[in-house]
Amino acid sequence: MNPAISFRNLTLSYGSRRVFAQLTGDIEAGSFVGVLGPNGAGKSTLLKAIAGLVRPTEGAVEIDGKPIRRRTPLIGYVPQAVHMDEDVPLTGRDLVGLGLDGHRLGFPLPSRARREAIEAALAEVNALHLADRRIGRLSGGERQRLLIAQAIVSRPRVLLLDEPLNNLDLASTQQVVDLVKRLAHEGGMAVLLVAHDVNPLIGRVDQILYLANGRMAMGTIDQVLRPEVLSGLYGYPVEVLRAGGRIIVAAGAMDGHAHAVSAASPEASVVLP
Ligand SMILES: Nc1ncnc2c1ncn2[C@@H]1O[C@H](COP(=O)(O)OP(=O)(O)OP(=O)(O)O)[C@@H](O)[C@H]1O
Repeated sequence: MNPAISFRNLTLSYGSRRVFAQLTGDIEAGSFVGVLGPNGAGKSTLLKAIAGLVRPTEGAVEIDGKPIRRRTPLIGYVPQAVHMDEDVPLTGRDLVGLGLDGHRLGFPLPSRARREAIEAALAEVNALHLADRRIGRLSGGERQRLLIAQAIVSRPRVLLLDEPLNNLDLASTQQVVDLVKRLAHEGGMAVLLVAHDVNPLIGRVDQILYLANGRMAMGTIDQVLRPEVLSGLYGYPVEVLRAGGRIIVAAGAMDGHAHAVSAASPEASVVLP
């Protein structure tokens, strides 16, 4: 069977700025993968390339073995930091319904099927009670659950979430991560979730995809978050500290914007067994 997501030799530049080069990886249906790496490493760009929203300079993405198409219902995508005005006159139900409108090919769903799809997506993220609430007045965690409902209402095979945990407190973070894990493991979706901190993902993700210095390493947390693997990616010594069940990647003073975009080597992907 084809992997749900497959990308080969993916290289992407914005003008003369190379973000990453020669990334290759497969993500199976039902798999929950955390996407990590320093600021500016290209995590959002990778998600956009998989969603077909930016065109790679080289390489290809396939979803279920077929070339990616823009606005396909096979992909649910939640971009980073969706701003919502407090007074926007949309309810939770309206927001989820918008997820059915973007992909339509001229034949709107009959209103009953549409209503049922929206209610099912709301139920899936435990947000039926938010259906009639104004979205601008919801908490960050409530809103994030509705955005995920919007992304899954068209029953996609692939779910791409760009920093859905930003600005959430610990309890909401855990709720959203557990929800996403259920969508992958029970719903059979392949999920990529971009996060800044690996700790809320420990014990929940199947794999991580770590991007740095234009290259990537993919494998379990224990396989990837090792000094030798990360030092190889960054190109200088990186420490991985474990304390009280938490993991800290100490990439030193050079970590951050200064080095994050640089020429990548041709052997850019380390996919660990
Ligand atoms: N539309 C664009 N045009 C030009 N450069 C861009 C564009 N979008 C992103 N970049 C640059 O590409 C690089 C990767 O950006 P991207 O947003 O993918 O990184 P990221 O890993 O998601 O970062 P962060 O963790 O800060 O959100 C950055 O240097 C960014 O400035």
